[in-house]
Amino acid sequence: MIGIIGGTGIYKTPQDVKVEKKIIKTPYGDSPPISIFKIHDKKVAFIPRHAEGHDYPPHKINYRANIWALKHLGVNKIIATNTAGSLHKFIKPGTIVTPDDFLDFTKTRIGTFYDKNTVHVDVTKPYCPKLRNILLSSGEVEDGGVYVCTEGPRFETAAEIRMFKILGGTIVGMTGLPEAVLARELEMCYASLCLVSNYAASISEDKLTIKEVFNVLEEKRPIIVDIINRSVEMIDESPCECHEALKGASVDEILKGEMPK
Ligand SMILES: CSC[C@H]1O[C@H](OP(=O)(O)O)[C@H](O)[C@@H]1O
Ligand code: HPA
Repeated sequence: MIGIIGGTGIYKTPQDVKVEKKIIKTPYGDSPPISIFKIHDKKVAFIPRHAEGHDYPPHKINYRANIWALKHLGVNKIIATNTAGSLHKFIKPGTIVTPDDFLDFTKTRIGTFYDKNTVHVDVTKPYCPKLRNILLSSGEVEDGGVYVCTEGPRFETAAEIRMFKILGGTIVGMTGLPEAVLARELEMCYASLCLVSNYAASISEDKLTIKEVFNVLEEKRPIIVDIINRSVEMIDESPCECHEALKGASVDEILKGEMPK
């Protein structure tokens, strides 16, 4: 099954499909309602990360429940949508990017499923290269970039943006982490379709408002939906390195010969 995590402005399933809604009980609390439907004869599970009314701010999203629920439903490949601010004048609002790396500046979020055993997953390439290639094949998506994740919910200061640029950041958002890492910890492919919705603080000459984010999203939604639709058509069930992410990651594997539960 294919998972889609909808970010800002991507709250609803296509109108012409039959949808079954499920709430999954997880060890981290109930998941939000997940819509399950079929397109291109493939089963898709859709969660709007902030819920339909954008009720959950970035620091209150139950990332573990969302990812665990998708895994429980049989999802093995996830396309996530994000909006983000651009750290560079040459990356204009309206650009769609699939990042290939991240810098994690979140502070209060639980970033792992493994509290009872010690598991260190490899995230040298945190976003699935195969899934990224599928997104790129649309011809509408820029290849690569470093997604900086802040805690939010406030936007960034000018000094923070200067620092992120020095560190090699490309775009900045508040929701990409720990989502990407949790997917890797449950051996699912994960790639992000990031819409640049604004210039980041101080790169923009104006005060940042969420109105501009929603305006750009509104304008680009049809393209984003089309890229997702075409990508779902292309995704196959072939195995991927992401599906073996726990091999060589667990201390128990070395000491007791056990894979993580
Ligand atoms: C509404 S602007 C800030 C908001 O947008 C981004 O969310 P998402 O990645 O889910 O589109 C950002 O991370 C903030 O949560
Ligand atoms: O400029 C931004 N900063 C952080 N998160 C964001 N999400 C959209 N734009 C931004």
